Amino acid sequence: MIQVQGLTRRYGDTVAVSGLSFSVQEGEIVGFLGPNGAGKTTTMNMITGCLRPTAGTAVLGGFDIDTDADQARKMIGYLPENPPLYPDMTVSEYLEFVYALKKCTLPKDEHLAQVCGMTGLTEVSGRLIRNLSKGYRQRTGLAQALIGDPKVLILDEPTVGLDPKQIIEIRETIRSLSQKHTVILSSHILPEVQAVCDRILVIHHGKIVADGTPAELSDRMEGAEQLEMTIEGTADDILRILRAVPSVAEAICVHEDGKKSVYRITAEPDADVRRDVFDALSQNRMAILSMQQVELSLEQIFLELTDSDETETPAQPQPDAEPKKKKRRLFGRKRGDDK
Ligand SMILES: Nc1ncnc2c1ncn2[C@@H]1O[C@H](COP(=O)(O)OP(=O)(O)OP(=O)(O)O)[C@@H](O)[C@H]1O
Repeated sequence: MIQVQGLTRRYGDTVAVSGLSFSVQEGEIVGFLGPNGAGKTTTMNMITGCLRPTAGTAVLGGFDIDTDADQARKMIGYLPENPPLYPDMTVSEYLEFVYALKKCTLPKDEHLAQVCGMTGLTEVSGRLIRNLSKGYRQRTGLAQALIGDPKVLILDEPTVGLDPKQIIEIRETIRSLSQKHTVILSSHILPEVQAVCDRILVIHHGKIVADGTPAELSDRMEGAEQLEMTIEGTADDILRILRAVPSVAEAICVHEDGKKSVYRITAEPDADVRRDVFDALSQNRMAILSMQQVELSLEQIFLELTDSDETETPAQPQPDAEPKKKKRRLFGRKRGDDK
């Protein structure tokens, strides 16, 4: 349904979006996840034809947004981050206005009633937009995007500024829309895309740094097993022993408590570190009081994927720096940050 190829946008020297390529299948709900300034809005503006790319193409339902703009635009309903609402109009006046603006040919009364029903606006359709709550204004923005029954919905931060109840309601509405529409939504909130989307594109510094279902993104990290262990003994001794184990990529003390402290141990990819750690500690007569595997949450994966400190500007090796055993860094901490 959507094919994006090499999409790039520069603002002077700033590269907001850099060579983005992806496709979206019909009926998919895809989430753009990225921190503020990642390039989500710029990408959406280019896909919807509101902004011309510096390079690259976006094709919707076979129509290029640049060369077949009219046809491509008919495929799209766009909810910008700040929807263009007219506060002095009632909801139904505004929707009629958008209906006319879009030159919609669907049976008017029936179509607008259907859109109001889908977005939960029926009861407030006679109210002035200025008197609506933020949640209902957002629904009105969503309703204007739905007018004309577009195949593709592009929603920029659809839940921003809503209270928790309104967020749940809007999410449910978006999920129900996927039965008839292909949806791209942007968010900087991980649980949001997790709750709503079939697939997540993680965007950082204008590039896609990960693409997959929530489960696939978790699987990407399976090689990096983590253990949390409580071990008897002094932290300095324990850390020395742990860090000498070849299958240990990283060991830090997360909670020091006299004679027994808690350590977090990251294994080298695909290594089962448990036996090696057990052997090393027992050889040194250090008692393991507890050992459990730490499941990586998608939140941690997101932080790691978008933590560019090491990936984008690798530091020059320092002559007397401790050699790094592991490229990837979890929990945003380097060895030495803790004990
Ligand atoms: N009109 C503009 N002129 C100059 N730079 C811009 C312009 N619009 C966006 N940028 C820059 O491009 C980059 C991407 O911005 P964009 O708004 O697309 O990010 P975003 O992921 O949508 O962030 P947010 O969630 O904060 O809206 C940022 O560095 C931003 O400062």
